Amino acid sequence: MDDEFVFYRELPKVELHAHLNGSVSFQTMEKLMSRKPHLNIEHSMTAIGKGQRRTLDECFEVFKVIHKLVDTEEDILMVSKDVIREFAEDGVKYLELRSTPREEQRTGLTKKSYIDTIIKAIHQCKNEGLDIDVRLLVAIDRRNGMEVAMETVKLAEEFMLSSDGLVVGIDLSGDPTVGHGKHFLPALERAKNCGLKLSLHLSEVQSQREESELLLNLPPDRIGHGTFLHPEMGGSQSLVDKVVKNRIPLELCLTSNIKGQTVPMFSLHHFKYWYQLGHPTVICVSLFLLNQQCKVFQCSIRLNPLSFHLQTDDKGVFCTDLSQEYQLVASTFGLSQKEIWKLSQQAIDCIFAEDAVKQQLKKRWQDLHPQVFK
Ligand SMILES: CNc1ncnc2c1ncn2[C@@H]1O[C@H](COP(=O)(O)O)[C@@H](O)[C@H]1O
Ligand SMILES: [Zn+2]
Repeated sequence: MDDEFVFYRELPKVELHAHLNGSVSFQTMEKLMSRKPHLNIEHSMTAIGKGQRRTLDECFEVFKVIHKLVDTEEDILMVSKDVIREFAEDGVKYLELRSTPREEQRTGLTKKSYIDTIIKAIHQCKNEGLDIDVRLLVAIDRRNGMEVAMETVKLAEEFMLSSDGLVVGIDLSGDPTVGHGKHFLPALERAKNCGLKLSLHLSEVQSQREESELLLNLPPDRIGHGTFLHPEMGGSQSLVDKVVKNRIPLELCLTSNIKGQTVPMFSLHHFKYWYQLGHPTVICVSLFLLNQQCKVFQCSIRLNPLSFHLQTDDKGVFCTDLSQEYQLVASTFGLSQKEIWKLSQQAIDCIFAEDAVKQQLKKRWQDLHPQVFK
């Protein structure tokens, strides 16, 4: 194994944007497919391989296929435990999973038992001694409308009170071209008022400017993607100002955006824009094109100490892991290992768990530093 590979694996990491059913690995898919051979589902229907891309619409079709494979408590337990184990093996020390509770009449699955089962998996992993702290965000799928959104928030509220700090927040996700965010405001406001944290997919596609303007007034505690917030991408300065004023962290998922074709190439990823808002530091940027050619050019980049963090989104569907995402950013934007360390450490301040957990994680990072930079 080369030193680079070892560095990124050993780098302690925080993962805050991981959709459970988008994070199912090839190996776990294999087990699910053998449980349900009659569905005739193949790997090409559940994952987007190296060098491949899909429209965002096609990505959402992929999730429908995966949902067919994961429709019993037994499936959810296995998937959750495998995903947690895989993140732990990848060096993730703190993980916030997110998932949309579903009910399946055929298998007797209810939304409550769906969440209960994920919580059971988190406990079992803890009892196995896995070195990872896992929390859960309950997701609202935009496609299901405002009434379901309100139900979801009420359910999350119950779990927040009964799960001993495991359920920490709400995610708003699903096909961004469906529905308008204004319909979800009452549910999101309720969530916020009862103490649930909010992570909202915002401006993932163009034409959501008005919606983002509205939802940023909540304000959310974190933003997923935010690809089209800034003026160069058809957003606006007023959107950027709101994000900066409220110091709202962005969760950035590079591979997801490239494979889902909302960003044409890594070098044009909005990572760069948000980086440019910080301290003045000129560094060298290398640009990876999708056909794996590599070009190098100079670019003025200023470090931003607070606003964004690298995440996987759907590590199974997009065939990536968090170590790869860090490595990708380092190679695309020319960041040193020290800067990468800082990036992973800064993510601790954006977690939704209580302050005591942040302090523990900061101590872990301190303790692990000599081992990673040996
Ligand atoms: C690619 N960008 C994305 N944008 C918006 N929502 C996404 C997403 N990727 C995943 N999801 C949301 O997560 C669900 C799958 O996991 P769960 O069944 O909830 O665990 C998808 O159905 C979608 O609602
Ligand atoms: Zn997402």
